[in-house]
This record gives sequence, C-alpha cells and structure tokens, in this order.
Amino acid sequence: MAELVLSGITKSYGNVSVIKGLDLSISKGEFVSLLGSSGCGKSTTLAMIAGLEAPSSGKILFRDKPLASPVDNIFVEPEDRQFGVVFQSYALWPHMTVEQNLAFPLKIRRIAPEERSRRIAETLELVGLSGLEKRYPGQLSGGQQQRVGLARALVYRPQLLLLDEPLSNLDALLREQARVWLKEIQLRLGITTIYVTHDQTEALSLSDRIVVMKNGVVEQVGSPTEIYERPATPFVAEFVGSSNFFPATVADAAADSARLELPGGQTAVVQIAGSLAAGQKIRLSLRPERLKAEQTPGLSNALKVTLKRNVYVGERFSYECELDGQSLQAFGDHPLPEGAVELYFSPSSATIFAA
Ligand SMILES: Nc1ncnc2c1ncn2[C@@H]1O[C@H](COP(=O)(O)OP(=O)(O)OP(=O)(O)O)[C@@H](O)[C@H]1O
Repeated sequence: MAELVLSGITKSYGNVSVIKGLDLSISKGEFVSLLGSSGCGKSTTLAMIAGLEAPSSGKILFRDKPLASPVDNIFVEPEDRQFGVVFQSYALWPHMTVEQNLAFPLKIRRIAPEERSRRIAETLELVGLSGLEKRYPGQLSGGQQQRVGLARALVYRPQLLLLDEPLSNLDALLREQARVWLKEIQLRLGITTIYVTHDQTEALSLSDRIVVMKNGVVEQVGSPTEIYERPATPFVAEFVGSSNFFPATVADAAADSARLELPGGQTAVVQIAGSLAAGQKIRLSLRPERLKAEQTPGLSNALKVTLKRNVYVGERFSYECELDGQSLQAFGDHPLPEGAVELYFSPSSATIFAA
C-alpha cells in the first residue's frame, strides 16, 4: 500500500511556477531520493510534504488521509504531521545540551520524563552518540552535530523521515561514512524516508528509488539501476553519471537491434527497445566507462577515434578523444598512445533517444 501519495502537485510563487504537476507514490519503508540540479524544486517538494509550504494545487495523502488539498481547503500543520525533518544546517539549539535538544520535541508532545530519558538514551545509542548527552553543540564536531540533528528528528518516532541535503556540510570522508550509518539506521527502523540531494552518488547508493527532477518536472522515477542503465531522457543520461551524445541515422532495424550510421561514416549495431525505421535520425548516448580500449568477447562494436589527451584522475585515466570533430570521453586504467585508437562497446551499452 502506498504510504505517501502526491498527486497533481503544483507550486507557484506569484506568477513563477516552481513545481509543474508532480505525481509520486511512496511505499512503507521505502527510501526515495529527490535528485536534481539547484533550483529544480527538490526542497520545495520536501517542504510541501513537511507542511512548511502549501501546494498551489493537487493533493498530498499520508496513509490515505489528506495532509494538503487546496481545493478542499485542507492543510494539516507541520507539527500535526509527526514527520522527522533534518536540514543541511542541523539547526541545533546552541544553548541546549545534546540531551536538552532531544528532550524538546518530546516535551512539546507531552511525553513523561521517565519515558523521555529512555527514548533519548535509546536514540543516542542508535546514532552512536551515547556519552555525549551533556555536551553543547559547539563542543561537537560537524559529523557529531549532524548525528544529533538526525537523533532529534528520530527521537519522537516520526512516521516519515524527511532529509534535505543532510550530509552536505560534511567533508568527503565523513560524508561517505555518514551515508553508510544513515542507511543502516533507516533499514533498522524501517522508516519511510525522503531524501533531497543534488549528489548522484548519494542518491544511487542510498535509494530504493530515485526521482530525477528538472525545472519542476519529474524526468524519471526508477531504481538506481534503472536510472543509470536505462535513462529515460538525455538529461537523466547526463545528470546521473556522464554520457557521450552523437547524432546517428538508422541504416536498418530489426525487432530488437538496429545498425546505425555514426559520424565519420562508421557503423555500430545496438540493442533497441522500441521500433526504429531505416533512415530515422536519432541521438546515441554512450557512457564513457562502457567504451573500452581492449576488445573482449561481447564488445562487438569498434569505434575509430583520435585520442587527444590522457588525463589522470586518481582511480583511472580519462581518455579525451574526438570522433569526427566532436569530443568523446572514455575511461581506462592505463594511458593510451595519442592519435588514432579504437574503442569497443557492446550493443547493449548504448542508449537511443529521439534526435
Ligand atoms: N519563497 C520563495 N519565493 C520565490 N521563489 C522561490 C521561493 N522558494 C523557492 N523559490 C524558487 O523555486 C525554485 C525551486 O527551489 P528549490 O529550493 O525547491 O530548489 P532545489 O531543487 O531544492 O534547489 P537547491 O538544491 O539549490 O536547494 C527556485 O527557482 C527558487 O528560486
């Protein structure tokens, strides 16, 4: 059963339309990320679920009960939604100890003192902060403050966890560690979680499903593998991972494969899902990591390109190439000689979009 349903949601500020018709259904226990570049409407969407913003039109339902529906004049206040919210700035109360920060949401919910102490201890244990009860936020590291922020959102056992870029103030290493424990906690509690991020690695590694947004519109909803392997639009192919795009023409097509004419008169055979007709102009997308410098079984397509530069990027080399005057990128684990090289790819590794 769907736990949270957003249907036909729009949001405008004055005459600026920020969310342009959003439909989304989230199941109990799911971890769903809203992913997109700055200004695409992720935070606005989360704020509408939290009740910090009201939609201009559409409906938000939680466990079949309406939380917001302008047409019916329904709007449930944020404090009555019982959702845990964590923002990028942890917004801890600096004059309160860790314990007092956690006690506050319990006090306003009129939880008795003994039960309060029990829940605070249990939640601090959950986020690995037992022993730091008496510290003030200023006496904690960024990573620890971030955990207190999460603990404060979890301490009253919310029905939904809403996280807006909660890890973006942490340095790269801490961020990676925080990702692991955040996922562990979410799985342990089985709490339905909506996570706003512009970081594709976070979205791919944490989520059951990802909602890719662009300019207030959903481009694709799918599992991390679906989003990565079968991007629905060129935007998704470029925003999640990276992609090389080329114009191509269908030379001939069968039910599940097509032979394409590529720039510079080369051809390639690719797998297709829909139907294509000979002569049709398309846009071919190839991921850099699927273009290999060595031919192995299955990599039946060869692409003649000119290697301009090997760029060492730490864990691999980036081959900066040209194909018929257009730039093309591939990855490998050793530098290649500059000049004419062949790169190989399998028929299943290409994605086709309308021209
Ligand atoms: N109170 C407001 N009044 C007017 N415009 C707003 C308001 N809040 C947000 N916007 C606009 O709505 C759009 C979406 O903003 P939102 O914060 O949801 O984007 P986002 O995807 O979360 O971006 P970021 O990652 O930068 O936070 C932006 O163009 C923003 O300028």
